[in-house]
Amino acid sequence: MSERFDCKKEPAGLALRLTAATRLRSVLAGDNFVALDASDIADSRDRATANRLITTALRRHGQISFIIHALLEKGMPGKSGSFEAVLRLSLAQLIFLPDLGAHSAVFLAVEALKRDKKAQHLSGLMNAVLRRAQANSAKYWSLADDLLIPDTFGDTWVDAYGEDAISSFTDALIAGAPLDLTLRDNDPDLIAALGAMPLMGDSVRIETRDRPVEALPGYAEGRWWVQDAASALPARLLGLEAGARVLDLCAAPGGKTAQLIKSGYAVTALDSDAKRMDRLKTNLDRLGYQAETVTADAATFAPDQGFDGVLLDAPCSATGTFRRHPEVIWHRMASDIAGRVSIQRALLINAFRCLNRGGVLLYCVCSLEPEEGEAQVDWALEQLPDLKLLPIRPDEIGDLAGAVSTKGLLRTHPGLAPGGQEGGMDGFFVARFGRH
Ligand SMILES: C[S@@+](CC[C@H](N)C(=O)[O-])C[C@H]1O[C@@H](n2cnc3c(N)ncnc32)[C@H](O)[C@@H]1O
Repeated sequence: MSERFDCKKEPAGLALRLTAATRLRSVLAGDNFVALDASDIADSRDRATANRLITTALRRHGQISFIIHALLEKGMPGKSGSFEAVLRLSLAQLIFLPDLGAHSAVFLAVEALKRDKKAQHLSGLMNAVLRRAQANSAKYWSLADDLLIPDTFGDTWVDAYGEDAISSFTDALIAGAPLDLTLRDNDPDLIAALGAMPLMGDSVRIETRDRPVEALPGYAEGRWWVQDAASALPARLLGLEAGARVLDLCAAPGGKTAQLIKSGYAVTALDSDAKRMDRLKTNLDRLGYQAETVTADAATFAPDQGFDGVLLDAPCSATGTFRRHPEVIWHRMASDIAGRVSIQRALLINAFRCLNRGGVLLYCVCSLEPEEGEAQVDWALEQLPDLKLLPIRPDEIGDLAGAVSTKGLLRTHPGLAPGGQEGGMDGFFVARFGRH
């Protein structure tokens, strides 16, 4: 990358780095990562570079923290504006993205700090730290993969999924997620036009793409929606007759609602977040699908008439989505998980109340934590004697070897290969109950 310096022009690549640093800073402060779009950086190549820097910094967060700890003897300076975000982006580039050029990583980091009043006094430190990192880049490149997963999760995941799974989890974390779609109609010509591979059921996978999602064939005509292959499993397991009344609790942005409508059910979609409900409505409109929509708290919603089926996609720690949201595993504390466990219990109780006798309840979470999955099933069966487990059969979910437990609970994780395809899938837990 070449830099030019004159009084009118900023150095090439600086603007994208400043934008990337702002976005990374907000994620470090606790926000979810949302990729930069054309309104943030108009030039598509610059935008791709900025997103690559941020996602690499987030995927490699644990290793980069280790490097920072080794290089900053006095720790991260306090009240230092964009210093940490710029440092993390620059280390991501220097160590893990050598094709972007080591010189520009150091030069642009220093230039970025000079433009931040709260951090400009640290530009000398930035220069010195990055030069030392550069000198040790081979050592840092080969840091152990187990640094990529925080201790909070490492041990529970080894217990729950085994040692081998952890190495597939770190591979999946670094590789990121391909784009999975659920098709409205299974048209081979559309699958070919998308350059997609069939996975399971009506899910297909696009490994690489050269354009935004909205520009892919069939988007404008509403012929598919974006949905991870794991996320598409629960709604297929309801097994009711077409026309059955189904309540989709915690429905927005509507991936599972769309599947339920496609199955021919009369669907009521409920979510407490009005903005997310607007997105659900827009998504259903694009697909040409209709549902009754309700904005309400799923813990207290009291329908006039019960439902034959209830799908509860409960709010959770979302640790199963780390391929797309690597930040979740660094943001979540043990107390967050405990908080979500109690919300899930309140929602399970009300989901049960909304269910007719003889009806089917699906409970699912995109979490890898047994407290939010298997342990919730034990709790529900104890608290709600009229509930019984309706075991999920392995043949209901195709060839996902080992994903269904002997009790009939479904547990996916990023080390599984849906349809034999590489790229993993989200971590999801699904239990199916019937009401006496
Ligand atoms: C995992 S997302 C749901 C994804 C959705 N089912 C899909 O397939 O597209 C969880 C949703 O739960 C909603 N939510 C959280 N707490 C809720 C509550 N108490 N009542 C209703 N919705 C809630 C959030 O607004 C969010 O949209």
